[in-house]
Amino acid sequence: MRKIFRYVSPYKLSMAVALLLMGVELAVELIQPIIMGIIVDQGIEGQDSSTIIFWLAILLGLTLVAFAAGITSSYFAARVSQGVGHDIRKDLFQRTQEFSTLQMQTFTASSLLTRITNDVTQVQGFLFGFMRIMLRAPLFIIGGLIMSFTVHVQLATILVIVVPVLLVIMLWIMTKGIGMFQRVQKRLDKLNNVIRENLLGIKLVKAFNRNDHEQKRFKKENSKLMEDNKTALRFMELTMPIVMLGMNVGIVLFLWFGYVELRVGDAEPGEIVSILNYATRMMASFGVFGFLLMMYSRGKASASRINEVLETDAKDFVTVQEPQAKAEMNGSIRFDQVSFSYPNATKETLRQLSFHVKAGETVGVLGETGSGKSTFLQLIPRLYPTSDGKVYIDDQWIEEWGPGVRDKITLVPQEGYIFTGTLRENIAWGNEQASMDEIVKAAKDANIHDFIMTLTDQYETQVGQRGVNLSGGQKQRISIARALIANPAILLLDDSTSALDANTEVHVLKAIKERECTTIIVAQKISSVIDADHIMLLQHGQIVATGSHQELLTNNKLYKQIYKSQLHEEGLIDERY
Ligand SMILES: Nc1ncnc2c1ncn2[C@@H]1O[C@H](COP(=O)(O)OP(=O)(O)OP(=O)(O)O)[C@@H](O)[C@H]1O
Repeated sequence: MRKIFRYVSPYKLSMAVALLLMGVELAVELIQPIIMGIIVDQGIEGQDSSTIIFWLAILLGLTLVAFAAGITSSYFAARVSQGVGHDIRKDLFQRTQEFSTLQMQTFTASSLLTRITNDVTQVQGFLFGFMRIMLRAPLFIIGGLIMSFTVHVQLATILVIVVPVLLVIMLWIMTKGIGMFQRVQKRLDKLNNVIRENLLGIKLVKAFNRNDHEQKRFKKENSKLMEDNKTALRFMELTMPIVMLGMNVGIVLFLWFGYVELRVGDAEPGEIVSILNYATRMMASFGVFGFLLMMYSRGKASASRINEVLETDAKDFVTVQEPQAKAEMNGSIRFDQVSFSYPNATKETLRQLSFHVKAGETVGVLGETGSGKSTFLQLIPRLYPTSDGKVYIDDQWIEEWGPGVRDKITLVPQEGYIFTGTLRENIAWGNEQASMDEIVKAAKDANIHDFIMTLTDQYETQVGQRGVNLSGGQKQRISIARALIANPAILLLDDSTSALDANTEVHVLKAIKERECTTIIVAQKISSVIDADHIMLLQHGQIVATGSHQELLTNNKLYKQIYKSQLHEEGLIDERY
């Protein structure tokens, strides 16, 4: 929690004002019982109505002061907590952007989402509570004890016996509570994950009629969250009865001794009223302890989850020391004995890949599913670091390029990703400086321009989140246009034409070829790579053959087999070949 307090620094002044005004409220609260005692002893006992009116007026005036101080303090406390929340969210988001692909995989998207939203809200709530009541309650207990001593030493001693016992019990509850609320936050992560997966795959769920299964999955996590929450809350609720018991025993003792002192003339009725007033107000302060502890425990649990993200060194390219990025990139690629394993994987996904692609060449990559094609592609913009061997772009080791290397390498994933916004914005996302002419050219090359022109709002058509109002092939073509507009030196297509019909695919690949950038096409269909300068066959993470279509057809049995099966069974390949 201490680390989170460094975020308060820019709001020090507001916090000081909030705390100062809270101090005013506290002071008024501490003075009120004394005035009540005076009213009893001098006004009521002495039957002096002018004294009563005088002190009642003072009491009312002080109450108004406390009221104004309370409202202003709340205003400043809200300013601090909202400002801090805003700054933490900003830093968390920035850190997630700097995380490497592997780090993202470790934290998981849903956990990061919970941390940026729910955990920050908990910390905000804690900060606000800290400035408004969290400090006030213990300060009132201490202040109330001191004030009671100024009123009557013997009677106040009874409160001194009860208060420390209660404080120790509260601390014990707090320590246990923190662990419980940490579990609750983790459960919330899991539930978010289930919801996220369900909502993203809702079409699949419906198509497979798996609603019941999904309901069960949700119900299970939801119940676990409820149970953990209940356990934590039940535990916290222990505080209230304990406080009531302790304080009521204290008050009974106090009243008895008060009566004894009153009888022997060692105490005035007003003194008893004052201390009784302190005791009941202290009880109220202890009463909010349960709530405060819950807030603190939750805040602490959330703060540690936030710190975990903020303190993880981002391992993406941004961490590279003194990047020697070159301004231009020609686009040649060289792999030198490159191997790669995913963390915790039992075997290598890619094994000792070595090859050279000249700038401007088109290379096709074929291989059975799971052979490592996508992984291989992701090593080129260094989405993953190699486990062994080196990747060179323009004969410069990729680690020395720095993050700038990605400016000139674009990757089109198989599932075209669409952001909320217009079609124009979606394409221009690849290059914000792009002119409308360039956007149209990219759309034409991706063979999506004609479709866009049929829409009422054309390029200004709004597309829903993840492109819900576009077909798979349309999304793929928008993604290709987005990649083309960045004028990449290296274009990586990860099965990104799989949803296109044969004619459209031919048109798109021809337009890409005319751009003369280095292009790597990962595909399942031979027809997607048939015109490539070279084709690489991957098997179990190794290159088992390379050559042009004709060379492989003549020399490689496996390639010939794939070709024949696709030619005959699916008629995917043009008779020319
Ligand atoms: N993020 C990941 N974490 C751990 N293992 C992974 C990850 N992505 C892929 N793998 C594993 O690496 C291997 C290669 O996967 P990859 O996606 O590269 O294959 P692919 O040839 O592209 O398959 P496909 O044609 O089905 O897309 C697979 O065994 C897969 O289980």
